[in-house]
Amino acid sequence: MAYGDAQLVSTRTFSFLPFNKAPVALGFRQSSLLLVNSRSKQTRILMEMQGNGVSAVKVPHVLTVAGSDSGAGAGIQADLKACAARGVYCSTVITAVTAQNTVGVQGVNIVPEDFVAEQMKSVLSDMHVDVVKTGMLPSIGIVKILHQHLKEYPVRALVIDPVMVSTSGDVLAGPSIIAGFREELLPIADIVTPNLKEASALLDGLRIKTISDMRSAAKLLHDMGPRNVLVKGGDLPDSLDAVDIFFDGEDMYELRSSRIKTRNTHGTGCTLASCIAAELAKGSSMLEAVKVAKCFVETALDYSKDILIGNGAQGPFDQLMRLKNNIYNSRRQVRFNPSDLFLYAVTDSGMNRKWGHSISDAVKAAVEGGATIVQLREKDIETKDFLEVAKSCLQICRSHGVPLLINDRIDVALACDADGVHIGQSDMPTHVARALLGPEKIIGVSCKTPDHAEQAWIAGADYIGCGGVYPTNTKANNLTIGLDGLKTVCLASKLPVVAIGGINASNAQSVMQIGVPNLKGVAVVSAMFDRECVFTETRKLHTLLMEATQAVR
Ligand SMILES: Cc1ncc(COP(=O)(O)OP(=O)(O)O)c(N)n1
Ligand SMILES: Cc1nc(C(=O)O)sc1CCOP(=O)(O)O
Ligand SMILES: [Mg+2]
Repeated sequence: MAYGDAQLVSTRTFSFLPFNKAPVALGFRQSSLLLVNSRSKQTRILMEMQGNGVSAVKVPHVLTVAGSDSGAGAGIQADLKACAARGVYCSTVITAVTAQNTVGVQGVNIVPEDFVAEQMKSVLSDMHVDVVKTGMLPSIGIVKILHQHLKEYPVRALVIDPVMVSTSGDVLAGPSIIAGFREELLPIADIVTPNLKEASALLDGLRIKTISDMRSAAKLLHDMGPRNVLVKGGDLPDSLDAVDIFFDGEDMYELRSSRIKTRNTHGTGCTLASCIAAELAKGSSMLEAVKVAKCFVETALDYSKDILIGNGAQGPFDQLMRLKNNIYNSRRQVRFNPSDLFLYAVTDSGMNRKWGHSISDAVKAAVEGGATIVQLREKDIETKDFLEVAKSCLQICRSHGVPLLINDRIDVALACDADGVHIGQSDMPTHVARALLGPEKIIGVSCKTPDHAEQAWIAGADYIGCGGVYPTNTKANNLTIGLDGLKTVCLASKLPVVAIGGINASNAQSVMQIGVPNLKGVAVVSAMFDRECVFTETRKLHTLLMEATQAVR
């Protein structure tokens, strides 16, 4: 049953059940019924809305009870970002405010216990929380307050990240907290996610140095009451992979992901636990939630491996996976400029192979020779390789202020944050591409008739490519429309036009001289890339086009 379905909401209350047996286990393990305990008011509101024909959408909700990290790499800030990235609402109870950066923790200010209690009551008495996730719990008093509130307001799952020491080695919760974890929280937890140091601290200093030690630790921790245990092996010496041990009381799983080489690992523990909580809130099983969370952290670390924030040893990473593409500090195409169509380079991997050019070297030569826009038209490349090539070409193009478009592959354009796409009549429909890419990306559409041009304009294209002006060997079975066909389409088009097909140094000037104002340039493949020196050929074409346009003026 889906979470968005308000009919799932039940008015049953479970407050009469002993806490450690009740809705946490029932709701999460045996039933997908949404438990609202004493908050029947919210249920009534949902039902009233439905009765009035208004659809009420229940949003998966995680409450994080943790400390604030001023550097925003870990703590509450990491939890908020992780939940946002996983599409889950996240409310917050702040237990401590830390002055913290990539160097370490400079100060900790613990929030008074009664005010922690007030925050908890505010959230839990009003909102339907699916999962509570804990991070920094700086005092035994706060642990007790949490326990009391969970008794009063049961939730479907409790995720305990037993934060004790920061990544920089600073103590965030004293040894007295260990008793709190053992006595109050582990017995009611659905999962506890210690790293090696935390597992060792919870187990009276047990030595954990190998995967076999991690397995033993997982069993011993399970004996303390949590339904599931995830011992994280990120700090395991001599391990090529990041190996975690997951134990559900019956089966033991060795979960592996590749170890990403990066300084930006601050906040991985908080993010992992929040992501587990978010997946549980959406209705996943525990093992599924753990696997998704592990994969999410690995991907986010990979995206963030080169970002530079702060001067300390351990930087934050990017849960929203946006910084890697340099979208904040690169000069990017804000709106399409038709004059960019002037000399349009379209790549062809066969030609680059023939001349021993890598795609990115060929693109660099074209851009340095004067190409004003580049389209990667790679028909015989694996998707994974296409993405890598696109990323490196994007860097080259961005550094020259030249837009980079991707031929046919909307997914690749989105994945590398290219400036746009070029699509044909049998590719993704233009209006769908526009919906997927949003208003700012450039969309070019191949058109051979006035009707195509009209449709492209209606569907939200930015320019049209019109051809084949001359016969071409580059595209099989391509219809040649000639200069007359080009002129007819240009006159009908409300969009700027770039001509394509068989255009080279000997005919480029004739194309530009047909005398229609919305013909903005020529697109070439072989005349640029089926040549030994891409730079020289591009420069030659650029000079010819400049001459032709000056002559027209
Ligand atoms: C600028 C430009 N114009 C036309 C095309 C051809 O696109 P399409 O018809 O989709 O054919 P393929 O290039 O995908 O084979 C183009 N790529 N660029
Ligand atoms: C990719 C493409 N599209 C065309 C169209 O008519 O839409 S012609 C073409 C190939 C253009 O290659 P060259 O510059 O080597 O002739
Ligand atoms: Mg196409």
